[in-house]
Amino acid sequence: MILYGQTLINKGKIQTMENVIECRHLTHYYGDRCIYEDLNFAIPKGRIVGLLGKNGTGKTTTINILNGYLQPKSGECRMFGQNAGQLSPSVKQKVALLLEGHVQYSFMNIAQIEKFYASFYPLWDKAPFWELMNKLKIAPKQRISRMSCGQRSQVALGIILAQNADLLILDDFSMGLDPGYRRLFVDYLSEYAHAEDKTVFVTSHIIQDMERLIDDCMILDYGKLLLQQPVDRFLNSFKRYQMTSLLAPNWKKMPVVHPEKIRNKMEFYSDAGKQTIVQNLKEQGFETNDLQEESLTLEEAFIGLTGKY
Ligand SMILES: Nc1ncnc2c1ncn2[C@@H]1O[C@H](COP(=O)(O)OP(=O)(O)OP(=O)(O)O)[C@@H](O)[C@H]1O
Repeated sequence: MILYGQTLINKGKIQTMENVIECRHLTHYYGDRCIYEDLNFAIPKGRIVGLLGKNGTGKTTTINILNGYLQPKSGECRMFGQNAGQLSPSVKQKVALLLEGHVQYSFMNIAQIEKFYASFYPLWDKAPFWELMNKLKIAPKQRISRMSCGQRSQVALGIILAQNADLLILDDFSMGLDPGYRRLFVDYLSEYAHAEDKTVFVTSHIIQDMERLIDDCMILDYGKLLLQQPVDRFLNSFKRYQMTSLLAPNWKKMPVVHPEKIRNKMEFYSDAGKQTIVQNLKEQGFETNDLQEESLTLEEAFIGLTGKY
């Protein structure tokens, strides 16, 4: 089910994609504990890609490997064609990183922090920072140390955008933000990234935000990557099925996941299509005329694919 982002059909035209990130045969262990083995994925230029996974599946680990903070046990990660652990200063400038982000130097106010960070980034563009800050309705002279947790996160996101990097890596960007600001930021980031041809690699457990923001989803399970696909393709094929006839086929012979009896119904998930499922049941000697197919939100599809617990 994994799809590498080499080609994309956009308004009828096939585009060849240039990959900003490429990870091949990535394997990581902490001590003798395997986090994943042989992970392969690519992030094409100009796409907003969301990494989804339950707690502890290795999302932050992957981001730490990409940023050279962690050395994988084996395999290779390349960013802009260079080994992630040994990026040249010119490639480092192309990457903006938010790590469970809060702003340091919280004794400064917003205006001071903007000037301070500007001095480190040659491509600094203060416009997105101030556009976001103006929505906060906080005086430019207010100290960061006197802001709430969510307000500090907003400042951190403004600093990330102002770096004007080609690749933005945002680990858990929704930290402490209220629903209104999350919506504002998601819409702003989506608009900004597509207009400026930025590539975004993002994690968050708030999948409603991800559904609104991302073009492609990567779903990480314990030990392996389950899929990488455009979200619309995933949601067009991966469906929930229910039937009131409590049939007991050999589920292992069927292209379904997580079959479960819920009260007087059978429920399962599949990307095979209704006809194929009916055919599969028939081949096992079961007829059903009450099979219902249901379209899913990204959150429902994520839970359907990875299981509830
Ligand atoms: N430095 C470390 N040493 C040992 N184990 C670690 C270390 N860092 C993370 N782990 C373990 O590796 C696993 C993956 O952690 P990681 O932080 O990458 O997960 P995650 O997918 O980002 O989780 P979450 O969604 O909860 O933030 C977890 O079980 C965690 O306990």
